[in-house]
Amino acid sequence: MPFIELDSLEKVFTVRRRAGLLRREKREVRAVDGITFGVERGEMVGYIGPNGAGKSTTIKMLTGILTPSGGRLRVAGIDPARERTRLARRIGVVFGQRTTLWWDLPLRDSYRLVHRMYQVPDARFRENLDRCVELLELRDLLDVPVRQLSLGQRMRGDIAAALLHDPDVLYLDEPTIGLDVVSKTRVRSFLRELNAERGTTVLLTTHDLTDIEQLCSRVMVIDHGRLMYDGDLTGLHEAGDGERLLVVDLATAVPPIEDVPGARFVRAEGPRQWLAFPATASAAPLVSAVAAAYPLVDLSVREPDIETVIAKMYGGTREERRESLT
Ligand SMILES: Nc1ncnc2c1ncn2[C@@H]1O[C@H](COP(=O)(O)OP(=O)(O)OP(=O)(O)O)[C@@H](O)[C@H]1O
Repeated sequence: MPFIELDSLEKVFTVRRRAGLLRREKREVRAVDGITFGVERGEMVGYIGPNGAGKSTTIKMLTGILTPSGGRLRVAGIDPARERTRLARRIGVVFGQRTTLWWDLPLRDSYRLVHRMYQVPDARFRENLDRCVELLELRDLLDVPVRQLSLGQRMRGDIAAALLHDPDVLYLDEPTIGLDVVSKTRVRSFLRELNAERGTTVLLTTHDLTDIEQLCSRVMVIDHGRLMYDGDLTGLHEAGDGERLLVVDLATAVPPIEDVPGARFVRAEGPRQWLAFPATASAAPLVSAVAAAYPLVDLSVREPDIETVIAKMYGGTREERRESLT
């Protein structure tokens, strides 16, 4: 049996809205509309989709915060809505937009509270804390009140707090949102290590395809509360027929680079040029070809955004698709 198991899971919200001066009408929003999947222990899975697709609602049901309207759900053999407290010992949750830390307390005190709340054995707690402090580089931050931390520092602090009780499953909701490149890299490499060493099962929602590329061998796409894709990132790019961008910085401005096979010139701004290439292809041959013929100083590869990939996958823009569905 999979470690996380959803079978025809549904969540319907009833919303009231004004329909004229005095009249209000009820409307049903099917936020999660019959989702079925299983996640094995130790998998790292991306759970992506456009705004309002139903990702947060799914995560809230997985944590027991929301009760499903239909279908079946088990996490580590536990029914989340029925045994929320028992489940809490098995899971860790990080919401990128919101902190679970105590705003006015130094990180160290927040961690002490987690220690007591979850009754983690002392030796285990110290070991986990030391490890998080080292890998997430928190040593100099432990005595700083949370409200004084930068977003990236706070996020690292939040991730540590979610892991001090040794959860088997970690839900991450936009863990790299708003972080700079250095903080993103630090958070990603920590998650990779956590998964490799502890076998922690990770379910990650994100708008950043690079998170998925670097962390997840499997990605699920949800839209309008339904599962639209379940597979690897390459397959997603194939289905979306997407392109990635190679951004090259040259020593001087040169005419548009149009002679590199497999690349399409997009635009230039002084010594910087943007070249598009199929998302399923490797960037390495392009980089070598550019470096051989041009004075290459620096480069980066940009993933298409998730909205674009999904829109291409099902044809038309999101608005067009929405219209065709309603
Ligand atoms: N408490 C609620 N009451 C009514 N409708 C809700 C509630 N929570 C979510 N919804 C609706 O359910 C749908 C799915 O919302 P959800 O927050 O799960 O999407 P999401 O994929 O997490 O989006 P985002 O990327 O914007 O966070 C949306 O149409 C939203 O307006």
